[in-house]
Amino acid sequence: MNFASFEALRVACQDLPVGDQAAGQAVARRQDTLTKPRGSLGRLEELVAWLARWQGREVPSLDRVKVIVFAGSHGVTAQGVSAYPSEVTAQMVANFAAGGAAINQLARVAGAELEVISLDVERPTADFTLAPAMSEPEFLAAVARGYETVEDGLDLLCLGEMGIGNTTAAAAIAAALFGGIDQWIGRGTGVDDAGLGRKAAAIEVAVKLHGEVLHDPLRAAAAVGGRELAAMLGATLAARHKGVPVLIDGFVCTAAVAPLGKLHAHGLDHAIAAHVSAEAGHGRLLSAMNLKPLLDLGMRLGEGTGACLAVNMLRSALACHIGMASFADAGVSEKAE
Ligand SMILES: Cc1cc2ncn([C@H]3O[C@H](COP(=O)(O)O)[C@@H](O)[C@H]3O)c2cc1C
Ligand SMILES: O=C(O)c1cccnc1
Repeated sequence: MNFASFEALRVACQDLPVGDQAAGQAVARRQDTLTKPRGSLGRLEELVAWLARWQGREVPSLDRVKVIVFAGSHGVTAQGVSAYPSEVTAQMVANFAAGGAAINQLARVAGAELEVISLDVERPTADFTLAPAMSEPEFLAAVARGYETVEDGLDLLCLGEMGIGNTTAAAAIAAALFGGIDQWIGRGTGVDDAGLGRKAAAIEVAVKLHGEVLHDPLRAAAAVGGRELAAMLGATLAARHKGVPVLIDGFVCTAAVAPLGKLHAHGLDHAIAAHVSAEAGHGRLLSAMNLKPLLDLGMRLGEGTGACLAVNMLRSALACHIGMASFADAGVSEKAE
């Protein structure tokens, strides 16, 4: 998929399939026949209906679950916004390949295939306090790369990212889309108070410098985002078109997909927030986007780790739905009317 311009991408973000509502309703009807008080599995019941709707089948499956970790480097690291040096991004890509990162362990436990896509990690984006992070063609190429990585026939996609400095890019996108600055600033990898001040200062400068384009979610994502964030946006768009439900990870991932929610009121209906991270702005960003996280474990890592943990919960929800007996089959008496 190639997007020729911001406008072409905007059209693709506004013309979205609605999923198979009948499949979701069929799940809800079956849930009510199973041997439990109606609704007693709470959100697990909704999750199965959600899978059915977006996979487009009455009996959803979780056989092919994939985690894609997108990696990118950020010029804004020159402003001292991370507790770690930017070389860590490429070093972690090597660590993913060697199986040594947290996401390698969590993907294995979740029964998910892990793919790592490096988006020119040796070539950082421009420092967005001085110039747009990406030109229009660069941004669109990263979106297209993300789009292409989503294969047909996946049952679930977990988004992940690696990019030193990217909590600053994410905060800048949140500031552009939802206003304010300070409420989006957090400690990321663990910056001290001076580091927090440098993050806020960088975003203040960027908001002034790019002010004219920040009303447009896509131009904002190009001006102050990053390649791995653009790729996550592209992957989420592809998933919508290819019948693949999506688990969103932490703050960075949520900011990355926010433009789709801004461009279409139901643009993120096929995506669920797997967790709320400990990054200061994440809970607020989820509320602003009307997303209700599944887990709250105080995690603040990224890499798709929160998304991967939630796969286990989806598997549990689906096991109940598929494996439970109905009242009729099990000879269990129904609720007295
Ligand atoms: C060793 C290491 C592994 C990571 N895995 C994810 N991140 C996370 O931290 C980074 C964002 O935080 P900031 O904006 O403060 O740089 C991203 O790379 C994110 O994925 C990591 C960070 C480090 C240091
Ligand atoms: O919530 C996140 O996405 C996050 C938090 C801290 C560091 N990296 C990512």
